[in-house]
Amino acid sequence: MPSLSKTQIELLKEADIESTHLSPELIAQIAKQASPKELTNEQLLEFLQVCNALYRGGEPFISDADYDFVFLAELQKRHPHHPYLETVEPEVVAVGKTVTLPEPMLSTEKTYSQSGIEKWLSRLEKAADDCDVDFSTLMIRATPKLDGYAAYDDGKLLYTRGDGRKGTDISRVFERGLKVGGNGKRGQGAGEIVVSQTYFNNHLADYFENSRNFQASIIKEKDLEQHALEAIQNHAAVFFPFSQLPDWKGTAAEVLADFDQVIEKVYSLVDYDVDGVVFELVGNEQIKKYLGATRHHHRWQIAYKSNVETAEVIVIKVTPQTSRSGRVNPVAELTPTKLSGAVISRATAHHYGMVKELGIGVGTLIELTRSGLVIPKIERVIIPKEPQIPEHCPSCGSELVWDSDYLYCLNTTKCPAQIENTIEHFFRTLANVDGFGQKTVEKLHACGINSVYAVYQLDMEQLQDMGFGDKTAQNLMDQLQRSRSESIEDWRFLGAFGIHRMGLGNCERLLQHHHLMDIFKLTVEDVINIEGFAEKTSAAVVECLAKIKTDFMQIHQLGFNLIQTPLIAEQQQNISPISGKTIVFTGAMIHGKRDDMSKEAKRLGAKVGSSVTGKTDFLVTGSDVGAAKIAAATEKGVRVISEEDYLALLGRSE
Ligand SMILES: NC(=O)c1ccc[n+]([C@@H]2O[C@H](COP(=O)([O-])OP(=O)(O)OC[C@H]3O[C@@H](n4cnc5c(N)ncnc54)[C@H](O)[C@@H]3O)[C@@H](O)[C@H]2O)c1
Ligand SMILES: [Zn+2]
Repeated sequence: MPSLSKTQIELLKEADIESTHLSPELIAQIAKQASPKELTNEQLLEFLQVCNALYRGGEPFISDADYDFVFLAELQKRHPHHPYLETVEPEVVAVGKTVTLPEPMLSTEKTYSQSGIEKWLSRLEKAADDCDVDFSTLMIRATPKLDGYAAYDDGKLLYTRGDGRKGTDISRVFERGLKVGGNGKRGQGAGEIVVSQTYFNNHLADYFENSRNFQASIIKEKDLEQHALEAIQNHAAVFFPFSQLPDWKGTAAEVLADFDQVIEKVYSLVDYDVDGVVFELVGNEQIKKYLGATRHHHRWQIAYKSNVETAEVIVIKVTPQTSRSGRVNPVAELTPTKLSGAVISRATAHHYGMVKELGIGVGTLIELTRSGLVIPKIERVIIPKEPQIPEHCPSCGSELVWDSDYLYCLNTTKCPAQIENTIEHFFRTLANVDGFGQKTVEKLHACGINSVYAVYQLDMEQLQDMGFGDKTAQNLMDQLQRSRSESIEDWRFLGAFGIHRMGLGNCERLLQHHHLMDIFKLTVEDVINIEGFAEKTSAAVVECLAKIKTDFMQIHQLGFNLIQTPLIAEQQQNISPISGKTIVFTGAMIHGKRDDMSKEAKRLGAKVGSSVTGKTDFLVTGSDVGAAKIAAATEKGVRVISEEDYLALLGRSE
């Protein structure tokens, strides 16, 4: 792997990635080893940002597979809800005016399997049911997923996707003669700047490394390269609005009936680079609105990417692993095999029922697939062998028992694996601290620490006695402190306890209906009444809440800085007085950290600015604010209020 080229270093400067702590040498080294495990969270994030900037600039430094399957996957593993995963990866910063997009341009949800599409369709079906619409009549549109440069045309300006909310005005490309694909009309919203494959191969391949490289060059401010200009004049490069794309349409049943053919057909509809198929619900605005969007994608749309790789691999052995719930999962150790950009040496089988039924053991030949951000999967067994089934828990030695397809260790209070995984899960879900990874937790447990609460009781001296170095011990103490002082959503806190059937989504849903401190009083009926909780889940939730109540209260009393989820019922009654307003905080606040106040204001629907402009509604002043600052704000017509006034406005005065 060569080190960064001169253009790549230029690109990083252009993309304003000057804050990076990674030197070009280090970047090259990380890319070469493709092993993110050693990176700190900060380095991992910076490396992703660097790769993204280079990719958007047309000079990718690592393959998409390495980006998706190695580095992004690592971030997802460490912090499943990291903001980087929940927003649109920013495009290369084009020179031009930054402008707010007429409507947010989101990325797409991605799946690499037919079953991913099936799951998406059943979510649509549920939404249709909820809206009293006959699902079988709904139409699904499939279009080629263009691998170009995303942009938005509102008829007057052309914007880059930017960070999905603010883009850059690149209308100059129309002044240079770029045409619109399809019906040729301006103002048709989102689309991509693309170039004909045939034309690229015949006329441009000698001058540009790839089409992405070429597309990025079109939007650059500097004078267009002669060949790029010709491509535009020959209408080989165009801006293609997605609404204008040739498509395939059918019902959900039709999508699934002939899935492979639909994919193949849609891929061949255009002569542009295509890296998947986008499926979307069309013709029913009510359901689309009902489904809505995350910060990252619309729920009524999904992209199917088919760069799945498969390999035939021999199983060396099947290793049992006890999870925090006591379920014992089979992990197949494999002869190391390169797949989708990474060397794979293990894969999980679904459960021991599958191991038994399919015959997975020493020497079994399996077909392995690796796709998207997901971990490698055993697709099928080609040559079965004697299955390897454990009788005792690998961690504590207790006898295992079957419950339908699963094997369980029932030694919940003493099994080291269950205890360690529970502690690890807690800190991983809080997602605001580092340091409590597997190794540390193992060591703590070996020294007698057997609960999250016990971790919080630790002091410096104990840690040092356990053999942690001064620096590590201090860091662990700091991290524990930080986990309590940094603000965190109450649903995330609840999720950290790992209640059966209570993923983060369900935790949030539950707390939208009941305050955190009230949930232990809920009956099964109360939970069933919440949309999205079926009978079985509700019963399990109530049962598990009762089980964790004592632990929960004990830990909660340590004093975490929880952000309360607003109750839907209350929200409907009173719209927040600052909703839609722009607020700037200045000076030192008495009642909380400024950062926490900003978070709260945003949650109540306000925009938080960093400096006063003509659009600011309120300047909230803490102590030590200069008179000149206040006068300047007043002059702009901004209402200047004290911290006390502000809290009173929110109805929270003391
Ligand atoms: N190699 C690298 O270093 C590197 C770095 C960063 C990102 N990447 C790649 O980029 C991906 C993320 O980029 P992304 O967020 O732009 O996602 P994406 O490009 O995979 O897909 C989302 C976009 O597809 C576009 N699109 C194209 N055809 C469409 C159609 N027919 N209908 C609707 N939308 C359509 C839209 O603009 C949408 O925003 C990563 O998963 C990775 O594969 C690679
Ligand atoms: Zn056990």
